[in-house]
Amino acid sequence: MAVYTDINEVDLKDFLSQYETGYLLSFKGIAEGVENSNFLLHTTEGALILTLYEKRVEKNDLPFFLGLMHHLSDRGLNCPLPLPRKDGALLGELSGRPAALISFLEGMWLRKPEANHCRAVGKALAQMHVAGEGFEIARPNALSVAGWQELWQKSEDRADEVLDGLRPEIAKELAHLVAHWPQELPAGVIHADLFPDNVFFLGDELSGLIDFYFACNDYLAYDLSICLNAWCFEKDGSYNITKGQAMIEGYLSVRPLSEAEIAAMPLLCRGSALRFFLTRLYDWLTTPAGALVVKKDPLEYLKKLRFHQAVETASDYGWPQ
Ligand SMILES: Nc1ncnc2c1ncn2[C@@H]1O[C@H](COP(=O)(O)OP(=O)(O)O)[C@@H](O)[C@H]1O
Ligand SMILES: N[C@@H](CCOP(=O)(O)O)C(=O)O
Repeated sequence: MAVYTDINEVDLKDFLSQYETGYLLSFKGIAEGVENSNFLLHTTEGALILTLYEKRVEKNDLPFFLGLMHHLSDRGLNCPLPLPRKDGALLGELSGRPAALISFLEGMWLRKPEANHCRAVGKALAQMHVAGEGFEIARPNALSVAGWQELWQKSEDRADEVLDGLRPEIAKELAHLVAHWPQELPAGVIHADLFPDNVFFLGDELSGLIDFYFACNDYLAYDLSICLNAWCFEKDGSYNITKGQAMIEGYLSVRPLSEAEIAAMPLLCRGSALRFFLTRLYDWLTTPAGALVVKKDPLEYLKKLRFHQAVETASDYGWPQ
């Protein structure tokens, strides 16, 4: 459960008095998510999400995230919208944290996605990339190569506590990625965390994307590599090429990829696997026992990383020949 900061009814009612939201009927912490504290509110005007921004979210980045949701929604992408306060601000403060009220998006995330869902996600990702064009604020990816090196420096001394031999293995991989990371690929606004829990479906129809709090400017193909990692592996660690093919086809139905992007895909997949391995490893080693959050297993991403190390061309992911 991700509720790092508690709220009480008195402070919440005071916070809500700054909005045109009707009266509070009930609220409860949401038992999902990793980064922020989220609450589901019921008001006389309907359901709302209250988000309190926590440790990994920089307050200076909030205008990017909140503005991006408006930009994407204005261009037809289904995503939640931050509600303005009576004074027009999108951001307030509650229990000492920056806080926003976000519109409620109908739908559920899928515990067992199939290939048709992967196709829909590929398509929605490409639609997001197209819709992101023209967004006037830029945010470099804090979790690209330099960010990985910083995270690794904070974890490497204790890495072998998680698995024997992890320290040299990851050091070698990081050095490889630093030396070979692509220098010039088509870039734009990426979601950067489009995992199954951030995509809602109503039945088999994709109803929207949530959680833009890692969004940033980076290579568009890197975002696709994140989705291949997050959606196309089975629980036993095997890559499901049918899902990969469907996701790639869905993406290509909206936005073509250049030869350079396709050739870079194995390396991009290695990078995105390492990125999630490193944040998970850091959280694994530093989250205090008893914290109200479900820690995610870094070794799941080590297995994925090892798979990508053996991949030679994008056809191994299901790329059309
Ligand atoms: N706009 C929304 N509409 C409906 N549910 C939401 C919305 N935003 C968040 N949630 C719920 O809160 C959970 C955690 O949200 P998320 O943004 O993924 O948190 P975190 O940033 O902490 O990872 C989601 O899995 C979902 O159940
Ligand atoms: N998707 C990341 C963790 C971030 O969690 P989210 O709830 O913000 O999607 C991972 O799986 O490591």
